[in-house]
Amino acid sequence: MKARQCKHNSRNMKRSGDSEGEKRRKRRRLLQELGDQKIPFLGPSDRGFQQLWDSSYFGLVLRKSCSLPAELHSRVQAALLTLRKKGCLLKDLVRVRDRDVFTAVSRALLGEPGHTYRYLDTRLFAIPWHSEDAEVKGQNCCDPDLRDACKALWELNTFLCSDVSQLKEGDQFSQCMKAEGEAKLVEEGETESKHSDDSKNSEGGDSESRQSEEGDTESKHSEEWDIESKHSEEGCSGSKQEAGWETEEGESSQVKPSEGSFAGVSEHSEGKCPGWTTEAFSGTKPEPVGLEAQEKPVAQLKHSLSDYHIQDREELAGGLGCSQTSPPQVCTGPVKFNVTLLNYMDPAQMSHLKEEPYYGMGKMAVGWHHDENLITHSPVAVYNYSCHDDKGECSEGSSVEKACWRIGLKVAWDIHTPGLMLPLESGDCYYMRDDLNNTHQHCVLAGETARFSSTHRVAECSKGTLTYIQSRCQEALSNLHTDPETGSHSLVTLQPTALQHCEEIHNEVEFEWLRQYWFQGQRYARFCSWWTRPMEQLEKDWKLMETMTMLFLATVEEEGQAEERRREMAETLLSALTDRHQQRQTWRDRCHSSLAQTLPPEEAPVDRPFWGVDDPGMPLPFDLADIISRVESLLWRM
Ligand SMILES: O=C(O)CCC(=O)C(=O)O
Ligand SMILES: [Fe+2]
Repeated sequence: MKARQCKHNSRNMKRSGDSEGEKRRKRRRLLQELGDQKIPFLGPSDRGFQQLWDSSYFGLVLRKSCSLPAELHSRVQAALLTLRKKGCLLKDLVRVRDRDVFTAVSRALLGEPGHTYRYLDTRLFAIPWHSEDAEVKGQNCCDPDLRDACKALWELNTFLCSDVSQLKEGDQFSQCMKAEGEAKLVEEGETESKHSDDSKNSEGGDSESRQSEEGDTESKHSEEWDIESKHSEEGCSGSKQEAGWETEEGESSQVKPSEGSFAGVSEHSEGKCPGWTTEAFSGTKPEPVGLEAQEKPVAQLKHSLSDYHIQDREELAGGLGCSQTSPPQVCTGPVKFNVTLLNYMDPAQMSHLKEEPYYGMGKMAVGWHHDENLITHSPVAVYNYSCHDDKGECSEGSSVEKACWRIGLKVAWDIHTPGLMLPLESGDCYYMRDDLNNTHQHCVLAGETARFSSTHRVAECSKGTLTYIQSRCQEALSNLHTDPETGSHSLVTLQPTALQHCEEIHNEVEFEWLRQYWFQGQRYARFCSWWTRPMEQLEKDWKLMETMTMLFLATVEEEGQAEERRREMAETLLSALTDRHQQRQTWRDRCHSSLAQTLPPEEAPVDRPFWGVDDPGMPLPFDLADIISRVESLLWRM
């Protein structure tokens, strides 16, 4: 068996979601309501900004850079520069509605050893962060510079976990710590005093009840706005649905790295979406509160129909092929971020960035989206590092505002509440707490300098850790008996449900792990060898599962079994093989797409496992078309 680099053109295999007609109707309705206006949005210099934040964006918290220890800043920033220098940050070749696109930002995933994070049909494998624990155990998977960099991000993670866990209800702005760690308010006046609440130790109880009261409103409200398809098929914890409406699909991404043209990409939320909204500002401008009360003209409207991509919701109760029955994981108690997705972009290197189409917020580095694949109600913490070029910090006032990086937020399914635009200075952090990620979408608006962000998340990992997939493999392989004398194989039970279970695991390890991993080329092994051995072992297990399928096929083709049972087995086998055949084709297409060809050899997708027709080491052919026809005709004859 050998790995093979791809050559063919792509073909669309993925099933489509809601009917196109339905999408069109929804889109028309949205556009009618919107008319030809841009929706207003408020930044810090606009009157009503604070009131809007309080009432419609209260899960958002800004932590000013001064509230993190200076030493942590310098370690984290050096770490990010190291990762860039080493070339660890790469654009992902993700898949959106049957299209391959490069993300506009370059990314890397760091996190708990063996964790993965899945977004846009792409599973990222975490470079383990090197906690003190791991150091004691003497992990030796990457070079010392990389190890130090990973450790710095782990330290940041530790800081953010405890910081986000101890926020109190209503906290929106940071508290600056003096060197001794004593707290001092940075933002004074109304904001803080209004929210000050002496019970420092809120665990979110109040906030939760407040959210769920309002939640009903949004879930009803959102019925008519249900748009968008899901991209992630990961996870089985409860229902998954998209909440929000988007422009041409969320995240800005490049079709060709060289040309910098964009296609849309969106991330999709995971977990329940009770949602909430406030009609406080429906159709009216908020009243001035606090800060400066400058009126800002509502941006002029200029959007075309094609800017809108209305999406349809899909609920995945139980997930795909999910055998787990555990209830949805909900984030309660102290927060433990298990991964951070690093983002990097230098706008000077980008020939084209898409304009934010609904509000006129400016150029987007990451389009409107919900973060997907997170534990329900878990917060997201983002560290912002914009590399300075002596232009100074962001200050209020519109021309400078465009020079700095900003976050845009909007209420999902809502064209009445103004958007919120939050400028970030280097070292600032922001948190999206409680249900904000589900009820709202966010985007990243590019400033002028190169910028990193480290986005700390509680990834929903029930099907996303190495330990998980290893134990699944063991489950499947427990149905394979090896004769200790001859080494020959046989199946322990021929129960159709047991066989089906094995075939599902076979597909899972092949498509969710092996092909996902190799599709990203040498990306992992180049910097860190942590995943190398485990992937080899998973491939060995998978190969034994090929033997199991071969034995299954032989049993089905054997004469002299009870007809009914044989039919049942044949049907089970046929469905597993058809799925496998299609998915292999999809992965071949992804590997061989014209975009994939633009990548340098060390990043180029590898179509692995792949083997030739007469590979003696492999029990079954790569191409399953013949076997599928054999089983089909067997069924016809029954
Ligand atoms: O860079 C940021 O501030 C956020 C990026 C983001 O939204 C994401 O990675 O999901
Ligand atoms: Fe995000």
